[in-house]
Amino acid sequence: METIIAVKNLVKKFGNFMANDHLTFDVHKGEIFGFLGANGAGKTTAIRILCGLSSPTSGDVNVAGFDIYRETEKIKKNIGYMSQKFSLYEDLTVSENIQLYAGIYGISAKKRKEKEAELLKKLGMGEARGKLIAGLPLGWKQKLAFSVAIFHDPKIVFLDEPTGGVDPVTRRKFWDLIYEAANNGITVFVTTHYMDEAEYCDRVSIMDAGKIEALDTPAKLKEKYQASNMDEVFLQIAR
Ligand SMILES: Nc1ncnc2c1ncn2[C@@H]1O[C@H](COP(=O)(O)OP(=O)(O)OP(=O)(O)O)[C@@H](O)[C@H]1O
Repeated sequence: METIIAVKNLVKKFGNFMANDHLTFDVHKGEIFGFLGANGAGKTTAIRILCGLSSPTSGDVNVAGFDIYRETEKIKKNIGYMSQKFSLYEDLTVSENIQLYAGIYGISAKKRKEKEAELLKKLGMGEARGKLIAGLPLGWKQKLAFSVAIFHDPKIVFLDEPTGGVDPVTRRKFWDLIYEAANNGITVFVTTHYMDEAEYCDRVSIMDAGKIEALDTPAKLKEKYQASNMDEVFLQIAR
């Protein structure tokens, strides 16, 4: 199995506070890796480091073959990132958002137009191409934000609570897009507070107070913790 993210003894301190306390884990190429933990466990801190947006205090981190200390620009070109908080520009239209991202990643106008048409058709959002993001339903925004994050065919996509605030049916539909991306060879690294989503991951890590306390497939975790679902596993680990 090929490793696409290798993390060894990753530490991130804010003053004396250790937000990431010696994290060690690998993510395999093509897998859907769930990164779980209660509020404040340290997930966003780690994800920002893996994306090259923040520097570790210490530890070795390699993402998509690039070193986190020396090659953050290369990392950024090879990944996609979607966070719940900022991903689309609310006061731009659907099409303008796509143009903006395509421009940032250096995609030609011709290729962008082709991909945009294909994408909007797939999402059933052709009619909405000239509408402002601000007026769209949250589920649509999330699907579009995800699609834009992988518009440049990155090796890895990082999703930080991508489905916050929507119902289970909308979440399930969002996950169809995640599976499609994974089938196309994109590695998916996803944080979530929803345990139905944890069940959809190939492997899941569970953090508590800056440390990874468990990491395995959902089936193995349920067996180990004698739990009937991931909710029960999570409650035994995260305080
Ligand atoms: N820039 C910062 N300065 C100081 N403390 C910070 C900073 N960023 C995060 N922290 C602290 O580090 C801890 C981990 O935060 P982080 O956002 O990584 O948690 P999280 O697991 O992503 O939580 P959530 O599920 O709520 O998003 C928290 O206690 C937070 O207050």
